[in-house]
Amino acid sequence: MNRDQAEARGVQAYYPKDMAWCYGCGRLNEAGHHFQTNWEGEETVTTYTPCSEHMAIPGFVYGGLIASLLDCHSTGSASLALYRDQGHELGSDAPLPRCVTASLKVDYLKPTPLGVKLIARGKIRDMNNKKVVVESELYAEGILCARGEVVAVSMPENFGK
Ligand SMILES: CCCCCCCCCCCCCC(=O)SCCNC(=O)CCNC(=O)[C@H](O)C(C)(C)COP(=O)(O)OP(=O)(O)OC[C@H]1O[C@@H](n2cnc3c(N)ncnc32)[C@H](O)[C@@H]1OP(=O)(O)O
Repeated sequence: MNRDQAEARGVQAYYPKDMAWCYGCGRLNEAGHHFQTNWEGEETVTTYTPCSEHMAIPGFVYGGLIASLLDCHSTGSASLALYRDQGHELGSDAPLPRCVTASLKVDYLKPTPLGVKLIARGKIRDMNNKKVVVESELYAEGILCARGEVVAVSMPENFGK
């Protein structure tokens, strides 16, 4: 895959197979959302168009779906940020940093309409070599509907043990 293809596909296309099963962003999880996150300048962006089954109230998106989008958008953003900090961009051979969610906070500012493209835009607020704080805004038709703050942490070698 070349650099242009990498930019079209997002960081999740590069997660190794054993890390590609996340319900939100794992490309190998057939039932999942397949979120894809990439740089747009100094911001990170993930887009997704919810369908009718992602409903909370007729016409509006379920908050849990919004939280999922901001969650995977943020862990993907953290991986991209650590990778760039190490001097790499998608398309290079160096292994990607693996990040999991330590903390996820969402503020729901306005009802989010169903059936339109949602755009999550993230900024890296704080970072060291094993922790990244990502602040994001979620827009629908140009309206700011939610804000998220995620602390993403490098996945420990002994994760889950
Ligand atoms: C190759 C690429 C592939 C990547 C794929 C990845 C998976 C893909 C799937 C996508 C996944 C999608 C997403 C998912 O669904 S990920 C699934 C949901 N998340 C989890 O299951 C994580 C469970 N938790 C843990 O394993 C541990 O608690 C972790 C690893 C998170 C931290 O463990 P530990 O506590 O031992 O870490 P540390 O002591 O070294 O601290 C490090 C830094 O972190 C700061 N801190 C810690 N906790 C919190 C907190 N709650 N709030 C704020 N900050 C916190 C801490 O102060 C320190 O900061 P600093 O002192 O450095 O400033």
